[in-house]
Amino acid sequence: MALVITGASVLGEKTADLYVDDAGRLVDEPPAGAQTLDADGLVALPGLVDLHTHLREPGREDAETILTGSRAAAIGGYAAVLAMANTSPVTDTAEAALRVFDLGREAGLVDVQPVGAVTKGLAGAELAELGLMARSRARVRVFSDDGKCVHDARVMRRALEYVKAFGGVVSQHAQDPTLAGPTACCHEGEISGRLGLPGWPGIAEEVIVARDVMLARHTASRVHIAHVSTAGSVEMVRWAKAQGIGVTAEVTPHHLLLTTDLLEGFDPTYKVNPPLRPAEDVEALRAALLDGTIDAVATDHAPHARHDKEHAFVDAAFGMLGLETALAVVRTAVPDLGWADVARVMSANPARIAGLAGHGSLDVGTPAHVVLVDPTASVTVDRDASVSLSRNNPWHGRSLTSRVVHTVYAGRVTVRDGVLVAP
Ligand SMILES: NC(=O)N[C@@H](CC(=O)O)C(=O)O
Ligand SMILES: [Zn+2]
Ligand SMILES: [Zn+2]
Repeated sequence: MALVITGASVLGEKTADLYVDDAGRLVDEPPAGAQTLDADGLVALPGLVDLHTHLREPGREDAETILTGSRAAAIGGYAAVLAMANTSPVTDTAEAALRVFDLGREAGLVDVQPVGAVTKGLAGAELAELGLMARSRARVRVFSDDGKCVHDARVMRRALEYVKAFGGVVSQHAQDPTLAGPTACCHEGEISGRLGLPGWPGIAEEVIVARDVMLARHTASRVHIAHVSTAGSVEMVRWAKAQGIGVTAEVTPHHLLLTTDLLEGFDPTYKVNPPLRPAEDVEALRAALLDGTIDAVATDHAPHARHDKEHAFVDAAFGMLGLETALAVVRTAVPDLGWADVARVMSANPARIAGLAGHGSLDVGTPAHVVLVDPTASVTVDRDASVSLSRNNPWHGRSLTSRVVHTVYAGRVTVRDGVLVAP
């Protein structure tokens, strides 16, 4: 059904109606027999693209499924999500990638683009079927062992060489396991010392970022740094970009707003990988997002069942929800980021990094993926209002600026007035 979106300010600038034809594409003439979507006073942005989502299917459907995660994405204003490979079984074959891709199609709320594992079983030793995943119908372009670091430099080098053949990219979870081992559970510093929690120092991230930008230079390939969390990593990425090295980086909403002192209460909701850092790091991440050193905001939406999260801090699972709140958190954390910049870091850049065609712009002729945002709303987050299956929501009770009102995916309204339209 054709659609006219009326009255929105496009990228926060001039007000214009947006026209969508029967085929779900943006067109420049009002289509006949169109439905109307009232967007008076709202800001229109291209549908958001998340480079880093954990959907937990297959294997942990008690925490999230491709359908429930797609719902959370639509509510958050997303039109595409990249589904991380650390499922059970791992997405390390073309067959596994196709299963995720097809379940995403069935859910029909966002494009679910599988991320392929770099190594078989995320074990860090043998490369997975990168080429077969890339050439499959799922067209995998992003490869990651996320949750684990590709620690072996030789394996990382080979992966970077391999993905060049099809314009792929390796997304690295930068955590040197010899500097931040399996028990490391919060930022190493004054607070971890006082609370007696094993620390995860910033240097464990920075040495991998430094190594990998050099490997990207050596191989003339592309590396993407997942969830950058320290000022030192930012410095390294800035330097590498100035050298013309093929590096891109993402930051999560939570690393833009939350700091390590939240751990004083030992609440495992705030346990995440990489850990929440001190205010100086948060400041550096905001500045890097504003100046373009950091290319993208990615949620690292990491749903966990209660029985995995509700433990003593050291034993609880790492990760927090993010899809439904990402845009509002970014607006709240970095109010200087204009709407065109939000579109760049949450849609255009992630689409480009992931090689996702048809996403990232509001150009005529592209599929109509549009999010309509109330720029002035102030919303108090209620974790029980979430459509995710999990409740590990670090924003519960917080007030955030701006609200996703409607989401349009391929010309179809998936969220209207903040409420999911079936399925
Ligand atoms: N971010 C997290 O704390 N957890 C992620 C893994 C990851 O992104 O490293 C997860 O899969 O739960
Ligand atoms: Zn990770
Ligand atoms: Zn992750």
